[in-house]
Amino acid sequence: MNSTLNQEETMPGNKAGGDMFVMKCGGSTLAALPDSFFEDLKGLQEKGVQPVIVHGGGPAISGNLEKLGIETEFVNGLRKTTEDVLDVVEMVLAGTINKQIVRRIQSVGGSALGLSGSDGGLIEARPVANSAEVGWVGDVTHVKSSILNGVMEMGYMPVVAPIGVDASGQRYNINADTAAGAVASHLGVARMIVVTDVPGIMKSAGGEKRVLPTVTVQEIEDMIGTGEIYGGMIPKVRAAIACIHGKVREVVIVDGSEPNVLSRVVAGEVLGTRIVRM
Ligand SMILES: Nc1ncnc2c1ncn2[C@@H]1O[C@H](COP(=O)(O)OP(=O)(O)O)[C@@H](O)[C@H]1O
Ligand SMILES: CC(=O)N[C@@H](CCC(=O)OP(=O)(O)O)C(=O)O
Repeated sequence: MNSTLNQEETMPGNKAGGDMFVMKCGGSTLAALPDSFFEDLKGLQEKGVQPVIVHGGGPAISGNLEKLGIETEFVNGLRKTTEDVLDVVEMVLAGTINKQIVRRIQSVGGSALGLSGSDGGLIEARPVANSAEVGWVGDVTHVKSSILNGVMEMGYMPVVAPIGVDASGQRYNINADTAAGAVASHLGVARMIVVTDVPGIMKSAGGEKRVLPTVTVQEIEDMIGTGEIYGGMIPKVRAAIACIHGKVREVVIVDGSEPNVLSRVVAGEVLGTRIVRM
């Protein structure tokens, strides 16, 4: 039994659920996001709809590794993480990217506070099952939601870099979709919004690629099997499947370049692809 989780879930300050959502923002789209995206985030924060941001930064990590002459390789969507790679992952995610996002929110008048998952032991992790193959890659074992609630109570939007830590102080590289799903589950939000560079999960039909408005877990498994869902979409749908239990009702995958995409999803507009429980 995890006594920390139980304590946090019953804490009076824990706003679990309702007016909060987790937004995962991928490295594929971060640099291209317009100021209006951050204005939209700020508008939601002002209305009391609290966004909790978990970000990626895969392309920036790869770019920095290349500059440093460190080889990088992915195994089933996870970066093989040696000690040298881990140094760069932490530097880029918890440093460059995290601070860029915080500055962009602040530049439109919003209030944001950046955190790495290792700060305060926010994201507790353990080695993934195939760590012999992928190195220092982690799975999330716990998220200290009280830290995020505390940050929001102080009036800041939390911006979280997906680095995990274990009891011995070992750092782990965590896929950002996986980290976001775990944050959504532990906070008990109803919705996670995954912002990426495609308008949703696409499927070919009659020679045309269409966005699927809704998919079930079974349809996702079928599409992974046929290869219609591949690459970076796999960790997204896997994270979605893992978190749509308990309080999380839906995961919505949307394109970050769509105007006011977050407030439109929050308002209930049908946009992108919704992954729902069946
Ligand atoms: N069925 C699918 N529908 C849409 N995109 C897909 C699908 N299968 C795989 N993808 C790929 O997933 C990519 C998004 O994942 P990724 O590049 O890792 O983004 P992010 O950086 O936002 O995490 C898309 O650009 C697309 O190439
Ligand atoms: C273990 C693992 O693969 N970690 C990712 C973390 C960043 C990430 O997930 O970024 P995106 O959301 O932009 O893909 C990596 O090293 O690239």
